[in-house]
Amino acid sequence: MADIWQDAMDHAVAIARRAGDVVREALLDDRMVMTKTSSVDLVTQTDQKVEKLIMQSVKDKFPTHRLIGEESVAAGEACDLSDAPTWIIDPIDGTTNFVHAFPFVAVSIGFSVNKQIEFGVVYSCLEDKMFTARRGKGAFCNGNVLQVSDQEDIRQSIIATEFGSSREPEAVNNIFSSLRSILCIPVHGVRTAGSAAINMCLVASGCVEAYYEIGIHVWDVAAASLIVSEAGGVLMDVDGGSVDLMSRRIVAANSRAIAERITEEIRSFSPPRDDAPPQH
Ligand SMILES: O=P([O-])([O-])O[C@@H]1[C@H](O)[C@H](O)[C@@H](O)[C@H](O)[C@H]1O
Ligand SMILES: [Mg+2]
Ligand SMILES: [Mg+2]
Repeated sequence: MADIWQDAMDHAVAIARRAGDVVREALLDDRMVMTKTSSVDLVTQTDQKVEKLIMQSVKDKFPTHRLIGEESVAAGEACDLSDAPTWIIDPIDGTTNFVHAFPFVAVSIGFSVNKQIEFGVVYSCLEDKMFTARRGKGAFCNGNVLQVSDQEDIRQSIIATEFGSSREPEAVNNIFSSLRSILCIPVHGVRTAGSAAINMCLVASGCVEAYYEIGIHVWDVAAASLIVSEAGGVLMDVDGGSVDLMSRRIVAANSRAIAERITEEIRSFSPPRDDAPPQH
């Protein structure tokens, strides 16, 4: 039977590639930096330009589909995930990397129907790696099948995480407390790529055993969550329950054993949900 979302997925791959061209060109000149929620939460005109490009192309081709985009939400749009077909877009995941030309910068496009991710596309545009997954049909990088690592011993593992965009002492203490506990299990190493989506693609590729973060948004992880699970990995909440893509908390790992071991060490907290009503 024909796949009813194949056309949409082909479009996502094509538009992610076009968006990647814009990002690569902009790296040569346009990197005027603005800030959002804090002095280290960065945005550029390229984030906004790429989001508009992707959104307009989806509206033209799939006028009934809904859209959630990082920069539209920052501009005041609602972040409601309904059962309708919905494109979940992070135009540049790794804006800080983009600003510094640190080479992990991704365009992330997830597509959800009935609140289930049907396909995910993460284009790591400076590495020219196109990560894709279709629900039930596996995960790929540039057409090659992805498979998570088979390491089940966290002491033989590399764990990825991020430091977030708050420099408030309490938030930093929480992050370092979890990081210290995990590092001292001990693990082989801890890495931060500077892009949630790329960290998760590294899990899917078998290069790191797990990634965790509190503070991510649905657009950071929607596409990559399917890439991880289709590569044989697991997703979990930081308290060990089922993952909720709106909760801003995630553990993505190669195995349940390593995901659970990480949840034992994390000092968890709950940032305001992505779908929380706006504060007045
Ligand atoms: O702002 P952005 O560059 O799209 O996305 C951010 C990056 O993925 C970063 O690595 C992660 O630590 C943040 O939580 C994300 O919000
Ligand atoms: Mg992002
Ligand atoms: Mg972004």
